[in-house]
Amino acid sequence: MQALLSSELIDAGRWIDSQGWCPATGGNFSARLGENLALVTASGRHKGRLTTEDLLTVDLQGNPVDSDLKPSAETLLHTRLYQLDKQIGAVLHTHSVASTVLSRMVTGEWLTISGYEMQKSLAGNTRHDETLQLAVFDNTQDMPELAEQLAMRWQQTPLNWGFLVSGHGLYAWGKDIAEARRHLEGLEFLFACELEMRRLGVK
Ligand SMILES: CSC[C@@H](O)[C@@H](O)C(=O)COP(=O)(O)O
Ligand SMILES: [Zn+2]
Repeated sequence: MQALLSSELIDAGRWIDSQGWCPATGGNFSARLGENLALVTASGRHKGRLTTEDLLTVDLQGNPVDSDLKPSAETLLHTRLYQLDKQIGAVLHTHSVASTVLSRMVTGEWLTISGYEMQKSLAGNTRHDETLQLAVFDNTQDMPELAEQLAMRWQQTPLNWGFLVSGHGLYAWGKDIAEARRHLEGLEFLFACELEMRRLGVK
């Protein structure tokens, strides 16, 4: 189980890097390992060139389990997501140009998306003409604080598919790594469209 998830995360990293969504050491990935544990990328590694030596197990408080590796600086966001929704099986965090720029253009706490066929790539959507809302959080280096903000927003309304951190990037998730990849790809496409629309002055 763990070996399969490791290889799927490594493969996801290669694909994400090939899209240009994890430059330098940006991004971090994880997969749930049962109820109270997750597999997460070690901090500071290039996410397009991961090996099994770059992954470690953490508990859902973000503490390493049987490992001397330093978990991702953003581990608490991953583990909080696993605590908030038992259905979440994988989380992929990326630093694309589109998510970084678009998140800085949002005024308020939500990005609104409507009118795109690609909305159907996001679980539960069967139409292009529904209005989707994606949460946007202010960036901070204080991960416990950001994890708390996430939990507070979740209490108002459970989030779906992902959220943006302003000027930072995207967190996308799914019931497994395959679904997290689909949500990530769909959201990145939607962001690129939104950015292009705004560049053309359509909105
Ligand atoms: C290139 S700096 C990016 C980091 O500050 C962070 O946002 C990030 O995504 C990667 O952190 P990491 O600790 O390697 O998981
Ligand atoms: Zn990041």
